[in-house]
Amino acid sequence: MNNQMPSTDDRPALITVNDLTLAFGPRVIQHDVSFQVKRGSIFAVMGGSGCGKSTLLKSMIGLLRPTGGTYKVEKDDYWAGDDASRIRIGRRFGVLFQSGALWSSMTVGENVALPMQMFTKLEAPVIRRLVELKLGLVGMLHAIDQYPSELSGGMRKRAGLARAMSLDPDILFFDEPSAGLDPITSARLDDLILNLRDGLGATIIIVSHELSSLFHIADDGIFLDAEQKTAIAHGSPTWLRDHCDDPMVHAFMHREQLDSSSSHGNG
Ligand SMILES: Nc1ncnc2c1ncn2[C@@H]1O[C@H](COP(=O)(O)OP(=O)(O)OP(=O)(O)O)[C@@H](O)[C@H]1O
Repeated sequence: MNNQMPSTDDRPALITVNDLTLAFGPRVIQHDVSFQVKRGSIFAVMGGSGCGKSTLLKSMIGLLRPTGGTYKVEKDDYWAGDDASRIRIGRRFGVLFQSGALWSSMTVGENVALPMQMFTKLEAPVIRRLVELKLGLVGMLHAIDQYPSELSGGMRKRAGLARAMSLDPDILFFDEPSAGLDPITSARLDDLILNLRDGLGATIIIVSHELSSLFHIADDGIFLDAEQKTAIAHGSPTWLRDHCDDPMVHAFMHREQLDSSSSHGNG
């Protein structure tokens, strides 16, 4: 079966996941999941609802210990080390949760400054300058003194992105970044994500249901299946759409075309 995109990139992997098994108590969500993420790429975690995409992301940012397998960032085995080594590796991570997850009692600027105040010894004026830079990067400098409640959903996401980048991470994790956004705002967020890859050389792991966005931005990816509880295909979203002949993957990746053609038919 054709379910693995041929590799054209022989650089060493930045992230290597081998035979990872994820479970909540006795309930296995995914088992024996293996994949590699190349430096400077956008890697999509795909699959139907409830298959375990967010669970995989959780284990990659340190919130859920796998019950088997290994997860390496370069040569560092993330779960084999102690808390101190996980904190050290985790300093390379930036995470954007669905809601943006900003502190509501702090302004946008204070939200972005917080990780720098907690984890660096930088002086206040330097932090202020860095906050301005991060907010400038996501087009949110004008909102530096606003509170999250005063922002639109898209602005909140961008502010969350600036905060995720507060400590200059080289690996970014995005869980459903475009959930709840209108198509235009969502397309702008896609451009911003591409800028992070191309301008800053960031490596990005993204969970998303938005196929049009994934086709546009992702270089590689993995397709998790809820029934078989493992990865059933590897490749970029466009490759999976155009070449993968697994019926489950095929149906999923062509969903959008089916949806739009049936709505045209009805309308
Ligand atoms: N804390 C938890 N305790 C027990 N089961 C959980 C927990 N979190 C998630 N699950 C279960 O794990 C499975 C995978 O959930 P997960 O949120 O990872 O799926 P997903 O692919 O991200 O889904 P969606 O696309 O709908 O967001 C689900 O069956 C869910 O009910």
